[in-house]
Amino acid sequence: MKIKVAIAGARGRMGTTAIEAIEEAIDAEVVAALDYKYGGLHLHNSSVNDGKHGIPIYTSLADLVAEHQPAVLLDVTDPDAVFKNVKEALELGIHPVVGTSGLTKQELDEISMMVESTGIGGIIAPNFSIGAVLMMKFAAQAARYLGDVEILEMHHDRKLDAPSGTAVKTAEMIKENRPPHIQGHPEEQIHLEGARGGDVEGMKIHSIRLPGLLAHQQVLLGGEGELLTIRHDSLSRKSFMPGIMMAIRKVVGRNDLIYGLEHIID
Ligand SMILES: NC(=O)C1=CN([C@@H]2O[C@H](COP(=O)(O)OP(=O)(O)OC[C@H]3O[C@@H](n4cnc5c(N)ncnc54)[C@H](OP(=O)(O)O)[C@@H]3O)[C@@H](O)[C@H]2O)C=CC1
Ligand SMILES: O=C(O)C1=N[C@H](C(=O)O)C[C@H](O)C1
Repeated sequence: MKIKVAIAGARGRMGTTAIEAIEEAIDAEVVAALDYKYGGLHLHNSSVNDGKHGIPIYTSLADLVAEHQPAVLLDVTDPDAVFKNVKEALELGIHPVVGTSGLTKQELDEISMMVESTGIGGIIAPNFSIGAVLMMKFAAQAARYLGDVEILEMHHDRKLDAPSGTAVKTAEMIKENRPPHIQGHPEEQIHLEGARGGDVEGMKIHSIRLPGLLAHQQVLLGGEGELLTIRHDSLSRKSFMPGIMMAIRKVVGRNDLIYGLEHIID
């Protein structure tokens, strides 16, 4: 039996690529799209039609679930939409797989509590690319030895949130391996607001947004007389698809919350 997947954000860049990847898989299928508009219409080749071609669109997850019984809701929407979708999915007994970035710490905590109380497992992956997950793991490992770190994340200029979910997760992983401390000159003077980027326990995060970029990150780790740079580039949204398929396949057997693909990579 194929795993039935509903997608929120199906009209978007990630949603479009994910539909192709899921439809190519022999063990999964897209049964419906959750949207905030176009209810009752259909989505085919990333355009909406009223002729019943493609995937049916729903504006209510309860109605979608009643008609199609998906096992998984893949959310690739935006920071304002994701939390409500995940909460509703858990209430309805659907496993959420979340790629959307921008969830706050408080929202993550609430989702974690809901997973515990419902026993419906979920996966939140700040980055689905295997290479990006390795970059984060290697950076966290290296920070044990080179504890002064700056993260430079670079994305396309259609991205809504900053810093990226990947940069936030990288900083969280690095935090586990180094004590908080001031970096740079202790009497540093900032003459232009934001010049030193965001601060996580002394670690700096810098966000670049430009047309021409897709998703890239460099972690720079400095030591006396040396610099280690760990860099990852996603050059196509296809880079996220193996991770999405892995999450869809693994989430159906889980009753806990996984935050980060590094916990399920074999
Ligand atoms: N974890 C990972 O590996 C990756 C995560 N991402 C994240 O995925 C998210 C989507 O990225 P991307 O595809 O580039 O963005 P897009 O803007 O291309 O797609 C988002 C889509 O979601 C739609 N949408 C907004 N609100 C809702 C809602 N309430 N219900 C259903 N659909 C909604 C938008 O509609 P409309 O156009 O009408 O606003 C849009 O079509 C971002 O948060 C991004 O950071 C991206 C790449 C990889
Ligand atoms: O918006 C994007 O494109 C991406 N968002 C995710 C993030 O915020 O880290 C993952 C990847 O970097 C692409």
